[in-house]
Amino acid sequence: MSDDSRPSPAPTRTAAVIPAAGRGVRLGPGAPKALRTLSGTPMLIHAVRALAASRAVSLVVVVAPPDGAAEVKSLLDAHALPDRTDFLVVPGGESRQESVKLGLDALPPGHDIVLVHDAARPLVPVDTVDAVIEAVREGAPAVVPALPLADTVKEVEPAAAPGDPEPVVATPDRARLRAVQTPQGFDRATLIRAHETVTENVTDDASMVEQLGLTVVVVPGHEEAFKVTRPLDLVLAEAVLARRRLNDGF
Ligand SMILES: Nc1ccn([C@@H]2O[C@H](COP(=O)(O)OP(=O)(O)OP(=O)(O)O)[C@@H](O)[C@H]2O)c(=O)n1
Ligand SMILES: C[C@](O)(CO)[C@H](O)COP(=O)(O)O
Repeated sequence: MSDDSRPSPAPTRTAAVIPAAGRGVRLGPGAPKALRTLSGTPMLIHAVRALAASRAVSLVVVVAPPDGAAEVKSLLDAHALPDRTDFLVVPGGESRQESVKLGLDALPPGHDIVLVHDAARPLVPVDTVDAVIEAVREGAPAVVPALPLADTVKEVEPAAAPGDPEPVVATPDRARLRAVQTPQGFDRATLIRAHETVTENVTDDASMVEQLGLTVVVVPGHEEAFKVTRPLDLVLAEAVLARRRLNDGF
């Protein structure tokens, strides 16, 4: 059989799960974090657009605040989003991990690659999204974008009571440390197995895959993929959007 007569492999289809069900306690009082606005547009819509900007992403599953699924559906309907992308909204859970699991449970068959992306990282550039997808396509079961650290990090003995001093235990070699972002990308079956297997609460999905004994691959992250966590992050996000408007000439 000549090469030309071989059936071409089925194209890999990518879905994104966007956990957006957090309250945003560290941001202070107000609406759930994902529904707060940046330059007049809800943070969640920025995040959805950032993922849907990748031509590889054909489905986005938004995990809404538990009592906010109807509001999130209305927001998606009210904002311009690419026609090539399908959208689903499901209510989230008590923890990020539970919310991601609820998003995974809602995924229809037919998507071999799954991205998990925080709504709280609304400004991730599409090149970062595509780099994660590409690394999964090349065979990595799990991929995380990450950056080197700007600060020296100390390991401490946590204070026994509030206000107690925290003695330093160690200074890890910074050259071996990375600050991990999202979207994190996975072979779908691996991510589902990780969520079925790991029961302890963890802060990212890749660490669940590490617990399966599989290798997680790092690709370069991006400064603009920072997480909006505290009030000053809102100032930075507005500044990034203003710079983009300037660069786009409007
Ligand atoms: N029960 C939860 C908690 C968090 N998240 C989502 O997980 C992402 C990362 O979480 P984080 O930034 O910690 O958000 P919050 O939990 O909202 O923040 P905080 O801890 O300050 O309350 C966010 O997009 C958030 O909406 C979620 O879907 N479900
Ligand atoms: C997934 C994550 O954004 C990677 O940096 C991070 O772990 C989320 O942590 P948080 O405690 O929910 O902010």
